[in-house]
Amino acid sequence: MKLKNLISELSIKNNVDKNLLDQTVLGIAENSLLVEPGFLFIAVKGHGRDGHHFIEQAVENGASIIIGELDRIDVPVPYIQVQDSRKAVGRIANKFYHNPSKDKLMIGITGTNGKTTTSYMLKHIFESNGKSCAVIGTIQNIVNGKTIKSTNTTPSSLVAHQLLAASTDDVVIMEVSSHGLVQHRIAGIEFDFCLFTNLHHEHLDYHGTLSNYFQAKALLFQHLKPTGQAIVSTDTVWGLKLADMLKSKGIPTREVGQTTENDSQRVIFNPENSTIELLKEGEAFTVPSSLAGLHNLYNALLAYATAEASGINKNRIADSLADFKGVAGRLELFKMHNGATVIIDYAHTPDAILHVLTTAKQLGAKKVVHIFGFRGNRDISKRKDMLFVSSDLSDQYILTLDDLNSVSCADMLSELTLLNDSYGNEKGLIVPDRTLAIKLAMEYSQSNDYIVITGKGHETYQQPFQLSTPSDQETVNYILNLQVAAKS
Ligand SMILES: CC(=O)N[C@H]1[C@@H](OP(=O)(O)OP(=O)(O)OC[C@H]2O[C@@H](n3ccc(=O)[nH]c3=O)[C@H](O)[C@@H]2O)O[C@H](CO)[C@@H](O)[C@@H]1O[C@H](C)C(=O)N[C@@H](C)C(=O)N[C@H](CCC(=O)O)C(=O)O
Ligand SMILES: Nc1ncnc2c1ncn2[C@@H]1O[C@H](COP(=O)(O)OP(=O)(O)OP(=O)(O)O)[C@@H](O)[C@H]1O
Repeated sequence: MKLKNLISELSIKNNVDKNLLDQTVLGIAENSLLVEPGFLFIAVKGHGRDGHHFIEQAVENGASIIIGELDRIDVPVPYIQVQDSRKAVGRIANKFYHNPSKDKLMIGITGTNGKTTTSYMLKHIFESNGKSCAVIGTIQNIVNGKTIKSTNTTPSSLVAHQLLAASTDDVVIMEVSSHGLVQHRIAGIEFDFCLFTNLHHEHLDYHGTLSNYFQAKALLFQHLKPTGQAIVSTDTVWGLKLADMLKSKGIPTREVGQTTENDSQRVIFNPENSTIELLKEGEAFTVPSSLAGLHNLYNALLAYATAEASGINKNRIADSLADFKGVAGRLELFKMHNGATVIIDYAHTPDAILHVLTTAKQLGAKKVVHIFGFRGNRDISKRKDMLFVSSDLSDQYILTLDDLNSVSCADMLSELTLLNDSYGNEKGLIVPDRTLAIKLAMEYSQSNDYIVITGKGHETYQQPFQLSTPSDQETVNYILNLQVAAKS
């Protein structure tokens, strides 16, 4: 594609030679290692590194044009200066890949908890109703039925455009994180439906305040297509605030939740039997959810409302939700031979922990043992609240290691001890090795006990533990097998 077509929407700060505008660009890259001859390289100032430091390497790899934010650079290829390279990546990618979100049914989901679960509920509903569906999100990206590893919940705008351009799916569902929004990772992408799940204490290490975090989430709704609609779960103050904000701007907004009367529809959640009752004009309609927990009824309602707004028949949506198989690492149940149950869940916020522990009780737990830890280098201000919720709702909790990231094991162990001494209770125990914590809880379990392991969900361990199993799932399966072998 000709350079002039790629940069037509950028505000350029330096003089660009007219002859350059007709130069053909063979590809675009934001990482110098991925540059090939004839590529345009965009230097982005990152959090860890500065892409401007890699310009020379990009040129060595064949970059024929450089875009960046610096006043001047000393390289033998043309240079274009812009105000914000990250924004430029999205705009250029959108041109290069011919606005790939334009002709697809695009659904973007934001919120603290529930994005992944709601995505997979929707994927299942669409696929059960004859539509092919891509998902771009935390666990993996699925495009044209093929799985591609994902490194972020929301990929960079270049990768997002590449995935969208490759997709021949009817529907694309994207989980949109607050980091992704602030870092313009969806620049150039527009959605038919933008969904909001909820907002709770999370990521304050990055956003500073809940209010900034909310403003970041709200950015998603600037990406609606002109015919698009917002669908907002309004049972939380932040959901209500968002809906009011959107409506005041004239954005078509559908509110869903128990406290909202929308379309003169009343919603009643029944977590005891995992159903949602919709009462409209004197008629009742039941939406079943195959997943336990009040939080999953919220997710199911959002998925239901979105699928309905996209034109799928309500009975067919209900049938699809009834046979949804769930999501790896989210309320994943393992039955033990002694009648106890293990739950593996991705909860890593106080609110998510509250939901999963409450669900264990609803499922009939006689005793709840909660195993969890804290991620190194992530929001430390939520740790105290996570511990409060756990010590309040569990009969016993075991603090253990989660990903250390770059924090040392010794520092994390002192943090666990300090938190436990300050905010825990006598029901708490510290077992640093995660696999041994799980083994201990499983060995001491009795019939109808629930062992709830939170934090890692579907993910593999970052550091080695004593049992050489790579994830909570495999640790639990390994111990189950050991117990069977010991019996026979
Ligand atoms: C702090 C943060 O958000 N960092 C994200 C950010 O990285 P960055 O721009 O700071 O990149 P960098 O590594 O410093 O490099 C700067 C530039 O140099 C370039 N470079 C780098 C090396 C090289 O050899 N050559 C080169 O050109 C890079 O391509 C980049 O353009 O942009 C990258 C591309 O989009 C992200 O992959 C990266 O996510 C990191 C890995 C991360 O862990 N982010 C977390 C906090 C995050 O974003 N989480 C949310 C989910 C949150 C939730 O659970 O709700 C997510 O969406 O994943
Ligand atoms: N609607 C909800 N409200 C509160 N908690 C929820 C809700 N849905 C899921 N959870 C909890 O949050 C955890 C993560 O769920 P899910 O992966 O669906 O959310 P997410 O928004 O994609 O999370 P992340 O951004 O961390 O990937 C679940 O394991 C569960 O404990």
